[in-house]
Amino acid sequence: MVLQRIFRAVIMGPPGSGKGTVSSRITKTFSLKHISSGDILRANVNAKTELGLLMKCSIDQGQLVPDDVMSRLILSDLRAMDQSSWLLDGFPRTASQAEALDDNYRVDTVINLNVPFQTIKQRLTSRWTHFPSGRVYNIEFNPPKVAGLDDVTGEPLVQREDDTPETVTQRLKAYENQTEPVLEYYRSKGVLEIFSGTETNKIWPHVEAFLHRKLFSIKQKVA
Ligand SMILES: Nc1nc2c(ncn2[C@@H]2O[C@H](COP(=O)(O)OP(=O)(O)O)[C@@H](O)[C@H]2O)c(=O)[nH]1
Ligand SMILES: Nc1ncnc2c1ncn2[C@@H]1O[C@H](COP(=O)(O)OP(=O)(O)O)[C@@H](O)[C@H]1O
Repeated sequence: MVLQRIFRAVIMGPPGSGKGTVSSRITKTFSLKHISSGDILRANVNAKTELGLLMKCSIDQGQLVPDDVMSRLILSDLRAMDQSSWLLDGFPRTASQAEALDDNYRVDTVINLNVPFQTIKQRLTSRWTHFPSGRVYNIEFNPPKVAGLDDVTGEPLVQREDDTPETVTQRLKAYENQTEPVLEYYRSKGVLEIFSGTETNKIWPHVEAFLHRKLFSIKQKVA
């Protein structure tokens, strides 16, 4: 679907709730740019940039990186795409980040994937990632065509160092303490849409239908 005006969305949910998987379906169906805070951080860690080296320890321990670092990083990327519609994945993750975003952009909608923690723990230990693109696979759910290789580039897949059971527990704690309050922030602004379930394939049709309705109503208002 081609958009008539700039549309800005955020996708939220605990680690492993399917944000990356749903985001790639959204960007395939709608013309939105996908910005993933985790992919940006991992690219910095891999390239051993100063920022990457400083942040690696927090990421490996399942802790959030400092708000000011994260907000500056994402806002500077967003500034470079002022004329584009976008989908933010993994940011904001704290109330302070949500306020920093709000000071600069009006968010049209926030999609929250509400998936039980028990479901997530099993998924993350079998997640395989293609780092350069952020594409994710899962041994049971969406295995690559050739084991261990990315479908598009044929490059090797790796397991994230923070997808160990101990670090996943830490990340879920950080989510409960720091990110859940952001949902309330967006609920009070009237932009929060919650999608609950345990399977992405069942959640996705609802997200897709919601976005079609939302974008149609925006188009009507513009016309
Ligand atoms: N078993 C199963 N795995 C899924 C499902 N949806 C996504 N996954 C996998 O779960 C892992 C986490 O999904 P991802 O999109 O990376 O979640 P994110 O951390 O919220 O971005 C990945 O390995 C996905 O391939 C699902 O419905 N069932
Ligand atoms: N907005 C953010 N604020 C602080 N830290 C972040 C943010 N986004 C990502 N990170 C860091 O990167 C790690 C991986 O994030 P991400 O790839 O979004 O994974 P997931 O959603 O699976 O937890 C987080 O555990 C955290 O250390």
